[in-house]
Amino acid sequence: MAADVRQAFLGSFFHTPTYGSFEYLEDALIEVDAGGVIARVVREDDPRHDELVRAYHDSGVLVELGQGRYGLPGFVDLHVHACQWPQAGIALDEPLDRWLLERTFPLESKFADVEFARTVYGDLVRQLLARGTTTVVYFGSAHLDATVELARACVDAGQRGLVGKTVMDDPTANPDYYRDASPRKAVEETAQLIREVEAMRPDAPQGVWPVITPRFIPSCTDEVLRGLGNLAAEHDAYVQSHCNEGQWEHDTVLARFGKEDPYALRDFGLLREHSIMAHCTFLTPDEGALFAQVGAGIAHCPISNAYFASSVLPVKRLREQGVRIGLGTDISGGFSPNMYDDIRQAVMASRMLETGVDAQRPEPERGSGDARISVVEALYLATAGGAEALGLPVGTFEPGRAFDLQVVDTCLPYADLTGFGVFDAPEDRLARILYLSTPENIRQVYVQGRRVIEK
Ligand SMILES: Nc1nc2[nH]cnc2c(=O)[nH]1
Repeated sequence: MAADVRQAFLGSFFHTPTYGSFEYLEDALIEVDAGGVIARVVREDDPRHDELVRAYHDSGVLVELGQGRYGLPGFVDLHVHACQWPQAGIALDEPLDRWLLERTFPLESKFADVEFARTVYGDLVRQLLARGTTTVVYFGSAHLDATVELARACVDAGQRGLVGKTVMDDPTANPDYYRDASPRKAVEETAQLIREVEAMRPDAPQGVWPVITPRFIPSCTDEVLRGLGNLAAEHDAYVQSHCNEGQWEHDTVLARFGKEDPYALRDFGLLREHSIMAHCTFLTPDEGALFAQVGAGIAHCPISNAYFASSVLPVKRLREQGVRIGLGTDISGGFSPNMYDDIRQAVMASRMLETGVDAQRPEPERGSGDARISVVEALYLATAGGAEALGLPVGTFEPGRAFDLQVVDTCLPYADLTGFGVFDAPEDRLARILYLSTPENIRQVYVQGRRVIEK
């Protein structure tokens, strides 16, 4: 029994240490140190296993998952607009530019009220945790104070949060009632956010980070984009934005700069290692190579993309190019806070991209061919892939990674996932969890070794 182990978890675990395959750790023991980091994974066939289980049991630090329960890594959601949570599931039948102007900006402007922000953000953070999401990259509203509240909500609830104040300063593109007063003010407030969030670190063993957050090029002036790029270099900070989401954004940026979104973002210093760019469905092979070269990540938002991008991210091609990709719910361009829904949609969208969908066209001309991803690959994106994009040691049950766990109960009377034991190989159990589980099945959630949800 190692001296620095504070908890040991006994149970059966699924995770994806490499893209394309899963590992099933049956009746394994995961030792977690005082910092909430995995110290060792002891497999059932390890000669020390039984003796260690007894020792941890006798010293009162053994946590048993129980029969019919499986541990999966906590999800990493790379793209959430926290201030759009009250709008989830609403108004998805409008084009992006109208949706922003008529629906979203009026809603986001309400976060000038810090009390309202506290209420909404506290609820969202809890709801995401309860669905197994332990790390989140958040867009706040354009208000500094409300965004500080968002970071605090993550710290208080024990969620690993990466939090940005949305910057949108262009008076020709944004309404007067909801925009940054000037480029200078926007950069100053972002610098202030960096200071305030970094000051929260001692209270957040799970981690909390500021994120430099230009909304997207069409809502920002050149001056603010340059200022934010400089700030990113100065602080070596995370950056997030939307990139190449759809035809409208693509054409707008091209008309303004004579170059596509990724090159414009790069030239402003915003496309960097661990920058998280949402959507990217229009990325060409050359632009994919640029992402791989700089180490930028993509937040793949397959539900939202069905509404606003009107296109499907070619995950298979981009992964083969070496691009880091994770999943994002994109609340509220995506209606669901549940990453399982995005895992499912990522698989289905890739199949439709491969085969095409218009049966009136001749079969060979319908789809792009060779684009499908498996549900296990989608699980990788939702966990290890997001971790890779952020450069954080989370997303799998391997020594040195933070212990972020969701416990899925497959034996509930109204949410049974056992399939009557007919198809019972580990891959079948995992597939049923990925395709069929509901939030009810998730009974406990741990972040950095600390239990944050118990239902
Ligand atoms: N999906 C989505 N795309 C955007 N592009 C700029 N802002 C937004 C947003 O809030 N949601």
